[in-house]
Amino acid sequence: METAIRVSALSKTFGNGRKALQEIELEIAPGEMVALIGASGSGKSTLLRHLAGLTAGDTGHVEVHGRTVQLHGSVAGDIRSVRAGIGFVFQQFNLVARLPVLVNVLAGMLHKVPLWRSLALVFTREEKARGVEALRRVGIAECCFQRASTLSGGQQQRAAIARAMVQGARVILADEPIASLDPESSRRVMDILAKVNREDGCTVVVSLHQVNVAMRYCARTVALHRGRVVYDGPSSALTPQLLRELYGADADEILSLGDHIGSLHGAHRPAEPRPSWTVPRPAVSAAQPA
Ligand SMILES: Nc1ncnc2c1ncn2[C@@H]1O[C@H](COP(=O)(O)OP(=O)(O)OP(=O)(O)O)[C@@H](O)[C@H]1O
Repeated sequence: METAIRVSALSKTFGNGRKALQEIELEIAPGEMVALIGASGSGKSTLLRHLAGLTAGDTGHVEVHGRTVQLHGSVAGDIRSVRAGIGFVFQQFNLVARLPVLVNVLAGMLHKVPLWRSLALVFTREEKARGVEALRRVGIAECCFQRASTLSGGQQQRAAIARAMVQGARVILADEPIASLDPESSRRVMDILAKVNREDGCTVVVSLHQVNVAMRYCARTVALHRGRVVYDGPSSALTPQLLRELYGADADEILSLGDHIGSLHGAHRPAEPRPSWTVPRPAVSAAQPA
């Protein structure tokens, strides 16, 4: 089976002895939209950084669309070219504040333009038109000449998604993209991620604190607890009772933000799942030692 993302035996212990990832096994099919949930410190950001090859694990193998991102603790030598197919939307906004929004978006195609043009940030008319079109799709075309620093938090996240679009990313990794946003901005950002997934067939992995957002937007959820996958299956099966079984007292953190965007009207309903899993699989007991 073709996979967009394949992870096997990935573990990471930081210098302070913290086991951030423990024996992660994961397969994500092209076109899936997968939520990564877990309490603070469960390893969501660390896993996403390993998927992009921004951090090397101690052991294990990560592949994106058949290309090695990292193997046995070493990031691939051609990681820049592998990363060209991966869009990353960070929790902390990652635009160059002093540059116009359009230039930030066009930065997504720097890997495709000649060096002199990338250094001088010179883009052709056609490239600029693609950037404006991407901004139109995320609903902020009118902001294209504004400095990125003047955008609201939600608009900055939308610009980051537009950048991934012009990059031609086949996989988008979004690390808590709605963590700092109000409910309305959160809904917009999640709607846009769902749209890119649905219309462009882009595989999306989005880490979230709120289980209700995962259930609303993602057919599949992978739940982490203390660096381990404790659940990988349909989001619809994540009842409060199951979450309490998986997380114990930590379940409150995931459930407490219950209605962050869930009550808003018009939110996208997830598309029919194209799962690379077959049955709900609570992976291991949440009672594993950290
Ligand atoms: N560079 C680092 N050095 C040492 N420990 C780290 C480092 N990065 C992460 N950790 C630890 O690894 C664990 C997982 O952190 P991570 O940021 O991945 O969790 P998270 O689920 O994304 O949390 P949050 O929801 O708060 O962002 C935490 O215990 C964290 O303190």
